[in-house]
Amino acid sequence: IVGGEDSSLGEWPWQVSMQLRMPGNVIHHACGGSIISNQWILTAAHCVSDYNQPRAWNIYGGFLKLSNISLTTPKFEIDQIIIHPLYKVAESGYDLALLKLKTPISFTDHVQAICLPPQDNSLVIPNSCWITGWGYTIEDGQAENVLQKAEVPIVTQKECQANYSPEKINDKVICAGYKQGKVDACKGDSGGPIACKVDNTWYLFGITSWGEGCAKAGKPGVYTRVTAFADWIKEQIKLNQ
Ligand SMILES: COC(=O)Nc1ccc2c(c1)CCCCCCC[C@H](NC(=O)/C=C/c1cc(Cl)ccc1-n1cnnn1)c1nc-2c(Cl)[nH]1
Repeated sequence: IVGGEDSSLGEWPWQVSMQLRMPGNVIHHACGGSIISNQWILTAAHCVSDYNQPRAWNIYGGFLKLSNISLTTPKFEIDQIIIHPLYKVAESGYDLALLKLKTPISFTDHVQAICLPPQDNSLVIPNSCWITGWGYTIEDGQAENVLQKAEVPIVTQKECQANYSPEKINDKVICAGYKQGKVDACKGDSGGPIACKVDNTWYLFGITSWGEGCAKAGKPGVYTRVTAFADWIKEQIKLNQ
């Protein structure tokens, strides 16, 4: 996250760190994800498309600092990875994947699910929402130890199409960011949430997907629009219960 600040423990209890097991028994953070029920996590398809072996992933919830995670830390394990069938590359959309966990999560003060918005667009997206992650704080940087948060304004479809080529920006993505840039997601944040608070409830409106550079003026972040896939998500959960 560029232009954000440290979160506090338990502030974003649905945020998980998805870590890849590397040769030599090391793990390292690769993507964010959001807990949407006690057995399902929603992330970006591009995070798991090249590493689609469930046992390659260790998933950690309830943490503020990556330095508190090690090979002996209790983790969530993936039973099944479901990538949206129309996904090809992040810039072409459909950048979402469901992860079914081997065992249900027991929720705590620091580990909770975020609500899915209804598909019927009955919920109006607020003017600004929050992005979170352990990603780079500058484009050519490194992962951040403390989970970062930043508030970003939602950009209209029209404005976002003007920023990027129209075929990349359709009604299945949300753009967010300031005209002057400065605040944005960046490398290591993808798969994570853009969360919006409506009537005192947090909803997962977007999944961090791609952008042209980080925090550049006129280049907002592009997020998978979760409301466009709410029915698909519910269908998959019902089919794979
Ligand atoms: C300590 O451990 C680490 O540092 N790990 C670690 C740390 C970082 C990374 C890995 C491991 C690789 C993950 C591979 C799969 C994921 C590959 C793509 C992924 N993209 C993003 O996260 C965000 C993109 C993004 C999203 C928005 Cl909304 C706006 C601008 C964006 N950016 C444009 N340019 N940069 N960002 C990425 N993530 C990383 C890179 Cl490197 N690129």
